[in-house]
Amino acid sequence: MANIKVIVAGPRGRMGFEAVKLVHNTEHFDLVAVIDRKHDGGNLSDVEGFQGIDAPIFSDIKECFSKVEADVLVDLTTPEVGMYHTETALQYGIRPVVGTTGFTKEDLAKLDALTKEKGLGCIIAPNFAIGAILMMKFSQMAAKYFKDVEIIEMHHDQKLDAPSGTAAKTADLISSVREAKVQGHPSEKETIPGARGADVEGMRIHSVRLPGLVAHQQVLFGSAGELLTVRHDSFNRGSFMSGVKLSVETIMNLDVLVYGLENIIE
Ligand SMILES: NC(=O)C1=CN([C@@H]2O[C@H](COP(=O)(O)OP(=O)(O)OC[C@H]3O[C@@H](n4cnc5c(N)ncnc54)[C@H](O)[C@@H]3O)[C@@H](O)[C@H]2O)C=CC1
Ligand SMILES: O=C(O)C1=N[C@H](C(=O)O)C[C@H](O)C1
Repeated sequence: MANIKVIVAGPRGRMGFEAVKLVHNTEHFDLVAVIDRKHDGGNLSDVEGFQGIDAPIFSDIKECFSKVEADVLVDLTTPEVGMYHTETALQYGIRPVVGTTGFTKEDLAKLDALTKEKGLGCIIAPNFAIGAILMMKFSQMAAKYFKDVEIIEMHHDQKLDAPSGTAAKTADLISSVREAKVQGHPSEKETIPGARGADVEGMRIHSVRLPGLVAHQQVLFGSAGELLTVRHDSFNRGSFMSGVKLSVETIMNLDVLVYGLENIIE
């Protein structure tokens, strides 16, 4: 079988850097281009940290897709550009694997329609780490029995979006098995706005941002006389790479939108 031709958007970012190395080091993947805001027209091998990794650099995604033959776009950029890149890839017949977070429900609905129209797969993965996917699934299982839930997500202080994509996805999975419930005291009042966190159907999400952290989440389930805590920690960005690899391989056989890797892991 032919190698899978991959474009990475956001190569100089924390995640993009790891993804470029993964694609470069995987025998059946070819890194055919990168999309970067800087170094337009240059080659990645001339950029500090990427010596020996040959790939043309484009700043304009449409120019890149017009000039370079590719199967998959791996997007690891920002909430502002992630949606534009994803839609553009589908328009050009390229399958998007999207790690970028911050997509709204409206964005997902739009992408669902576009993948159907184009007959192309698209993976939106709020978290590529296998442990995080299990943490979300275990939380969904627990929510059948515990209706009172608080999600605490903790990330490095350079993160742009809050709550994290993982926390939003966790709330989404829990909502699918739990009826909306107002938690806490019915008369509770915040004396400092935001003290009780974001409200998703009565569930609370708290976002912690601190230097030194990578990506961590705990989901707390309380009931009379007991507390269940489901927790996951990513200590480095290598933890996400097996999920990126699986996504690039799997998307070649998909023709629908997949939101969350729990839908493709066996
Ligand atoms: N799904 C997952 O498992 C994970 C997802 N993420 C998400 O991935 C995204 C990136 O995270 P980090 O690498 O930590 O951020 P980062 O800030 O280190 O990297 C983002 C990169 O995108 C680049 N960029 C911005 N606009 C661009 C454009 N128009 N064209 C090309 N490149 C552009 C920036 O120059 C930067 O290098 C975030 O949305 C984050 O939430 C992060 C870790 C794991
Ligand atoms: O920005 C990050 O770092 C991460 N973002 C993703 C999210 O928003 O959930 C995945 C992981 O938590 C790391």
